[in-house]
Amino acid sequence: MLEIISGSSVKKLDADFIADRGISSHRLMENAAQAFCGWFEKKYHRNDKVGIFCGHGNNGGDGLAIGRLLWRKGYDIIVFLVGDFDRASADCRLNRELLPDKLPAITMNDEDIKHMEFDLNVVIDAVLGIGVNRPLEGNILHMITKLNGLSEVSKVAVDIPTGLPSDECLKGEAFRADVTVSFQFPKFSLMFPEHAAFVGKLHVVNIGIDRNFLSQFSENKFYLQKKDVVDRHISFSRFSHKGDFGRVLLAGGSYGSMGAIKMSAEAALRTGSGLAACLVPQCGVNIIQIALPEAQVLSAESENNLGKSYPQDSLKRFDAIGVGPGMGTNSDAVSFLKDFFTRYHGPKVIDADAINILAKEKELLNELDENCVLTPHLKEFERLVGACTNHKERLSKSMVFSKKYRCIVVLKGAHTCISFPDGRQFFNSTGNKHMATGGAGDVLTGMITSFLGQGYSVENATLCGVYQHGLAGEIASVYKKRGTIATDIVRAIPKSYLVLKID
Ligand SMILES: NC(=O)C1=CN([C@@H]2O[C@H](COP(=O)(O)OP(=O)(O)OC[C@H]3O[C@@H](n4cnc5c(N)ncnc54)[C@H](OP(=O)(O)O)[C@@H]3O)[C@@H](O)[C@H]2O)[C@@H](O)CC1
Ligand SMILES: Nc1ncnc2c1ncn2[C@@H]1O[C@H](COP(=O)(O)OP(=O)(O)O)[C@@H](O)[C@H]1O
Ligand SMILES: [K+]
Repeated sequence: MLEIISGSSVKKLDADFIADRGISSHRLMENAAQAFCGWFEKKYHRNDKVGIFCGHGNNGGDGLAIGRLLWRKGYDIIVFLVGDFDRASADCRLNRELLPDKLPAITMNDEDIKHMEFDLNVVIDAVLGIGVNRPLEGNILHMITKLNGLSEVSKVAVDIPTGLPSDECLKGEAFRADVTVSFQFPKFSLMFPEHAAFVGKLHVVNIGIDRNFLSQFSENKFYLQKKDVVDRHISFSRFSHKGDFGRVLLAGGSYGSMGAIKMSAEAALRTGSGLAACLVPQCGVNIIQIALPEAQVLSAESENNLGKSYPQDSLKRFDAIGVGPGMGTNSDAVSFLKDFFTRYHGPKVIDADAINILAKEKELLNELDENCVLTPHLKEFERLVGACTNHKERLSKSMVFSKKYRCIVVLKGAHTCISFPDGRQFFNSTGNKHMATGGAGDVLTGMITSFLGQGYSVENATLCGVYQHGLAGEIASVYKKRGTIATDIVRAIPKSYLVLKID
């Protein structure tokens, strides 16, 4: 598992790694530059005009080494020196000396920054990395503002965009990258939605610091990747029957919001549930039967919302239950949820309006336990715990919430964060902006519920569900882009199994 380590620990990590392996800090920087170039060569053509903007710290040192390596490979490179090179770090100085004489390197003073016109296709930002310790000002600020204003230029940040603190929210300006290529592990602040416009796409390259070494610096934060989920899947035998794949119930829906529960149930079936049933108010019975013939339908007695009277005894038939999508929050829905919690103690996913009800009826929080997975989006989460000033606060409150109520909290969004009661937090690496579409969350509820029903542990069901939901979203949006809708994500679930090579 890939650890996310705070910027403040990285200096010690580097020093310890160098000492432990008996390599020089220059070698580690060379590894980083080579890893960056390996990625860069796959993306950019040698005809592109590439400007590399280098500061005087080790991030600048990376930039200088990248310039040398790309130049040797035939790229059209200009290096721009931005910063106080009299105070350059040792490795930055060494890499400056190693620049070939023929590679143009221009020292940028304030006048140059104001007046120079750049004729570039690609800008590589290696001005500042994780050593930033105050908001940008002076000529670095002017340089970054100017680079941000360039249009039709591809912008790539080395390790982290200049100006972004690695563990905190940004104050002031920062480089606005189209892609950030981060070394070894993503920096914590790259996970914050406030920083989306600065980070762009995120790519992590390996610079040779092995996992075992990183784990000594563990802060219980992990970046969830394919290799972390594949082994968590249960494999079923040739003789498996539908009972082995679990029976799940999706409870919710209300007049005008029946599609939510239909999408959850369909997602559960596509994820592999042997049987999926929907518990809906009367108005939903025909809708679900027609829209999803594979699902069974149970009806509450009430017409438009789930209420107190429903086939209570049937709950025990199910291996897992997802509750909340499209459910509404009126008094009937509240009494349903109260009754549901007293009757069903098996694994469950609590989503959408079920979360909104928990936010209003705080005594229900005491019903949560280690069998519960809560899947709030940012607004639902804040309804639950109160307004937060930034994402860092949300992340810390979701950890506190998970510990206090012993449940798993899935804080949804880009880089969905999964908090476990033991203090671990996983940040998802799959998914994209095209998943920001009505119903995408209902699909996730169906997927996690399905894995719970198939007998996965609550931890594995959640990690596999979140990762694979994002993967299905990526697959669904390859050609559909902005036109992607939630049912496209459902339809992409089978293909996500192919990508994971799980049958
Ligand atoms: N394992 C890894 O991850 C590896 C990491 N590596 C690389 O090292 C990078 C970190 O390097 P780093 O520590 O030298 O910091 P970096 O950001 O280059 O410069 C800091 C300098 O800037 C200054 N300064 C600070 N704020 C400022 C401001 N607002 N405006 C102006 N100046 C400001 C500050 O000095 P000050 O002015 O405070 O005295 C300091 O001198 C990392 O991101 C990665 O790219 C790889 O090479 C190898 C493996
Ligand atoms: N920009 C994004 N990048 C990655 N995943 C996203 C992004 N936007 C939304 N998602 C995912 O899509 C889902 C949206 O869920 P939610 O907000 O509950 O939608 P709804 O309430 O319409 O069902 C979440 O799983 C979230 O992680
Ligand atoms: K940078």
